[in-house]
Amino acid sequence: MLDTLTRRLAGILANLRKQGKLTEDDVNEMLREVRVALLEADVNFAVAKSFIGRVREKAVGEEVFASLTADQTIIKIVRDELTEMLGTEQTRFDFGSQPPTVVLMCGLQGSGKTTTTAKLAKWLVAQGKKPMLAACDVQRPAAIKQLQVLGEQVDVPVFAKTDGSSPVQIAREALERCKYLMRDVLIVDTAGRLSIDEALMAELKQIHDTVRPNEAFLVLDSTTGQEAVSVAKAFHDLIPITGVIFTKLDGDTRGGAVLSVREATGVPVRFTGVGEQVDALEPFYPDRMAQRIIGMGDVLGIIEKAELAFEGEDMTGLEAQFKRGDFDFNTMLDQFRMMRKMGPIKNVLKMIPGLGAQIPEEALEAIDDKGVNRIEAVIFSMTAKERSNPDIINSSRRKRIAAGSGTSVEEVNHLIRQLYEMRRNMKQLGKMQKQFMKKGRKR
Ligand SMILES: Nc1nc2c(ncn2[C@@H]2O[C@H](COP(=O)(O)OP(=O)(O)OP(=O)(O)O)[C@@H](O)[C@H]2O)c(=O)[nH]1
Repeated sequence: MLDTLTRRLAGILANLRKQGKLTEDDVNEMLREVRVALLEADVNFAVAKSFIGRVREKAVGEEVFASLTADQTIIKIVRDELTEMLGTEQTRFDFGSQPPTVVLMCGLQGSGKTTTTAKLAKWLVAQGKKPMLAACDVQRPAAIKQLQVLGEQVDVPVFAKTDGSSPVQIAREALERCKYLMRDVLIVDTAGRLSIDEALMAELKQIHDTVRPNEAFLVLDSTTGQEAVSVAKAFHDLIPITGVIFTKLDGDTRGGAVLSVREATGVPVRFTGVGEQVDALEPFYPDRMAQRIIGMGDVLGIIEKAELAFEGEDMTGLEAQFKRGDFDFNTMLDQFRMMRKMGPIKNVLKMIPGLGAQIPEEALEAIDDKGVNRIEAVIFSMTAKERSNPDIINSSRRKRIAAGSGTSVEEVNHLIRQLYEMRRNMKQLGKMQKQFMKKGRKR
């Protein structure tokens, strides 16, 4: 997800760190590179321009040039401005003052609207809600069946009618049924538009005015780039959209639309779809996304994934370990066990601070569960002492471990280096976060 941009920005900012004192020219050069990276990622031109302008202005205002911590201040400014561009704070779900909460789903055909409706229902169930779905897409008979199948998958009832009732009528009846059954959220799936078709748009407005939703979500396909931003403008002109859900962020996407939509339309991104399965939906946090894009990883995101995978288990130990950066091979084994539960390992690795942007893309692709089995074999061939204190693993021990695990000494060396590297990255991140917090408090 946004891998190319992350790699580029992390590289540019890492160069900045190496330079020591910075002149205004250094910063201008860096900003030029950032601008190119944003445009290459398909960020809207006006959005990129105003972003760069704001960063430059702040850098001048904070008199960073020639100061010893100029690099860190600039990175903080870039991070803060990216967060601002993405919407500053996570927008909370508006459940309204009394149930049922009504959520209207709209979008172009094929954007992933129906799948996302089911994903959202599953997410709401995890929040302790009792949702119900309304199938108002009568344009495409298969859409009703699709929603029913998905509803069954996530164990949520679906209200549907095939007697020629109009979508507005179905929506109205669904709301009544929802109240009667005391379900607390109604999610209304509407017909997908092929393009901004007037008749269908009028119908959408009518449904909107009938059910008066607390949340009106527009589902956008992130692979369509800036086109998605134009679609958002058109929908938002017609009905007040309260949030955008970008789908297919797991695919090969440059991500520019995700970065520009809030600033271009005022509508925040609320969720992202990261796969075809019904649980592949992630709430959107502007600050975490910004941190991730500049290569600082997403520790909170990892912890959240872990919490979901390990419902009820105490995760404070893991959080503290991440923060202190003091893990050994035992914790690495633990983490592999956890990562397996958290989804494809390469996705989790990408969220580790400093690591995601460093591992070449091909290498990440090659990291599959088989690769992890090999690493585990190496660790299993270590003694308990070696696992908890890798400093004692000298060359004869390395040979023994390689022979015992059926791997090579190079592989063992590589793994030991990786452990030290991860420790270093974690510590660095911990320090940077502390400094950022201190600076933030001073203001
Ligand atoms: N990879 C990936 N595929 C997705 C995601 N969300 C949806 N899809 C796929 O996109 C395709 C279209 O999804 P639908 O939910 O049928 O699209 P729709 O917008 O409801 O289409 P209409 O009902 O025609 O309006 C399906 O094959 C989905 O599996 C996602 O986040 N990632």
